[in-house]
Amino acid sequence: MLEFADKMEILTRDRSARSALINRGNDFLQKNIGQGDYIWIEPATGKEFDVAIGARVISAEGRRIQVRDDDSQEQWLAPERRIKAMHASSVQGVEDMISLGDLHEAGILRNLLIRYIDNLIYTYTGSILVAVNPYQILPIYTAEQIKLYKERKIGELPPHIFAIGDNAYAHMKRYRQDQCIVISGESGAGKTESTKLILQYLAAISGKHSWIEQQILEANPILEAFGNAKTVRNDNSSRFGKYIDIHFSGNGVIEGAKIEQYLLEKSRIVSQNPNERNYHIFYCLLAGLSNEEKRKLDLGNASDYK
Ligand SMILES: Nc1ncnc2c1ncn2[C@@H]1O[C@H](COP(=O)(O)OP(=O)(O)OP(=O)(O)O)[C@@H](O)[C@H]1O
Repeated sequence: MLEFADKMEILTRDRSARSALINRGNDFLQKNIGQGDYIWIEPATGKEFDVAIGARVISAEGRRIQVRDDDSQEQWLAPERRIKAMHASSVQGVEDMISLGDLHEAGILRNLLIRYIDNLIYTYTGSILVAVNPYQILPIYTAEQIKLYKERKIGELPPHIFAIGDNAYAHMKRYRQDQCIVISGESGAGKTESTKLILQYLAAISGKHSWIEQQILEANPILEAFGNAKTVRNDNSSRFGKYIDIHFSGNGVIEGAKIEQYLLEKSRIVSQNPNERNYHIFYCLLAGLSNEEKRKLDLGNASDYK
């Protein structure tokens, strides 16, 4: 019945007919819903960024339904409140969101949320990895994990950043073609950490170990000292774009790397927004100089500066 109403919703151009169909679907669902069922509650207001929220039915008496929603709020739903049945795949969550039955924004957000609650921060959408910042050290980046993901296809094991690194490495070796991993997200999302994890993975699996891999990894703290700063969104925010080129020999051993930087936020050197800081290097400098050296350079303590 509901499925039928959903399809008709797409087919019909007549607004009143469409609304009547949706109401009939809503009535049907309200009458047939039972305790323990999962539903979507459509937003009450039509604001731009509102999305449906998932909820579990606690009790249902006729058209009166009591639910606990994904924000742990308990409420009785007004009979006119729009609800939809939740697809079984959205109830437990899936590792690859391509297989979600409810493939809409609310479905994607709920899937990420219920996995995140279980500390499962990685989820696929096909060959794309979605990472949710855990803001805690999870025991998922050990040497054992690196070994586990080596030479395994995407989807064989739970979603992981190492699987993305391995996939690129395997494709490069098999097809002898350059590979590119694009890491994007808002400030504080975890791009820098993800980049470091991929570098760490590639350094570990690319065979013979030499000082080059170590050098690539150790270049990061220096780059971050000069190009990262504390912002209100991230204590270690990269204030420049980075393109890292890693060069491999014919048999897949790391031979070198080139790091290009773009658009450093130079204005930060002379002015910072409230509760933000200058580049880390200035504080490192002050911490490292002796009192005598600071006096000669007419410098004070870190706390004297913004
Ligand atoms: N996988 C992770 N495990 C643990 N902590 C993480 C992880 N990813 C990110 N973090 C935490 O979140 C903080 C911010 O992440 P990161 O600096 O990588 O964000 P970003 O997307 O590069 O931000 P910006 O665009 O501001 O540079 C890190 O300093 C770290 O504390």
